[in-house]
Amino acid sequence: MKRLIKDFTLDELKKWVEEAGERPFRANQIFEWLYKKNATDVNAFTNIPLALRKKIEEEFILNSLRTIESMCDGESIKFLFELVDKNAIESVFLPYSYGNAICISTQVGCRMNCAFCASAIGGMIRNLSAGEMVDQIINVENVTEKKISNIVLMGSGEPFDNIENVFKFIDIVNSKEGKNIGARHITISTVGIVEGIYKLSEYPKQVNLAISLHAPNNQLRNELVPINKKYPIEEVLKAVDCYIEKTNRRVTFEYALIDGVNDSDECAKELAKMLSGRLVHVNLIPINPVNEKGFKRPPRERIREFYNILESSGIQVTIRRELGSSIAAACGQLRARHYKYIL
Ligand SMILES: C[S@@+](CC[C@H](N)C(=O)[O-])C[C@H]1O[C@@H](n2cnc3c(N)ncnc32)[C@H](O)[C@@H]1O
Ligand code: SF4
Repeated sequence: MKRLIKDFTLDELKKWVEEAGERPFRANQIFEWLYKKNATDVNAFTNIPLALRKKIEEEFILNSLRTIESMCDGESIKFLFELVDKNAIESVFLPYSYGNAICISTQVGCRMNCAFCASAIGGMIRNLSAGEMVDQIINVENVTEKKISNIVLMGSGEPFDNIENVFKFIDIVNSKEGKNIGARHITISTVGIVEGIYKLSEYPKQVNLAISLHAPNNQLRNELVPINKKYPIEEVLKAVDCYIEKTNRRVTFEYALIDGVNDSDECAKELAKMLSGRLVHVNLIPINPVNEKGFKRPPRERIREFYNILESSGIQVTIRRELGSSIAAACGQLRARHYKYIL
């Protein structure tokens, strides 16, 4: 069976090239075609000997994705991609003033089953490989003809449930021979898998961390984020404190505001008390309604009041710019629609 060439780090590809009877520098040339020029056809590799090109073609898949659908809301573009095994995933292209970002998926589906998330509908199908994550960047760059400078792992899936492939992906996109995207421009968003947060604290690259919190106490969080029963808030905060101590990097807490569920003054005060004194930033996300989940976005004034309570308590806080909500940007929605989980 053919393997995906983008699952190989440079060292791994050098080994393969040597086994194929060529000198290791050929791997650097191949990397240049794949990551600097975004080539998806081996015939474009004009400085590679024909025999080696033929061998690459025989052994490797050069592009693991096919665009099924893309939707643009004037700013952001959402992509639905088909994988080689016919599963589908989503990625979102987000232009910001500081550069172009991409929100990538790390799994097909997700097993965490958060109450408001479309990614969980249909359950977890499988992990994505490192190369399938890299290919989301290559394909989005090729379609938009724009360079990506920032990556958020906030599409479908839980990155720390697929941590080895995620770290390999980061190695490839961060390497100067690969996409050369700085680690500080990469953010991992997690539901709070404590072992993953500790591993990230030890990880040599300065990758950003975002925690999907969504509730200021265990009782409410157990309902919204079921994995909280395994990793309660205190354990998550302990791991976050360790990450901050080791890296001295500010951590973002994502808080999806749901009308009448977690948007009260009491919730805001409890949240402020919990996070006070920590090197954190709270990102308030007005929930993207997912039809069959039945949650609604709070009124604008409620969001503003929640924000004010946090801000006046000295917490650094922002309300997320709602890029892409009109095209179902809450990841998993387009895929769910594709499979008719949501009509
Ligand atoms: C889809 S998750 C993927 C990353 C990781 N699994 C996590 O939970 O952080 C990325 C972010 O989207 C949020 N999210 C999921 N469904 C949403 C919705 N319907 N509206 C707004 N945000 C949502 C999640 O809570 C999380 O903060
Ligand atoms: S919010 Fe994150 S962890 Fe929860 S179901 Fe969605 S993708 Fe999975």
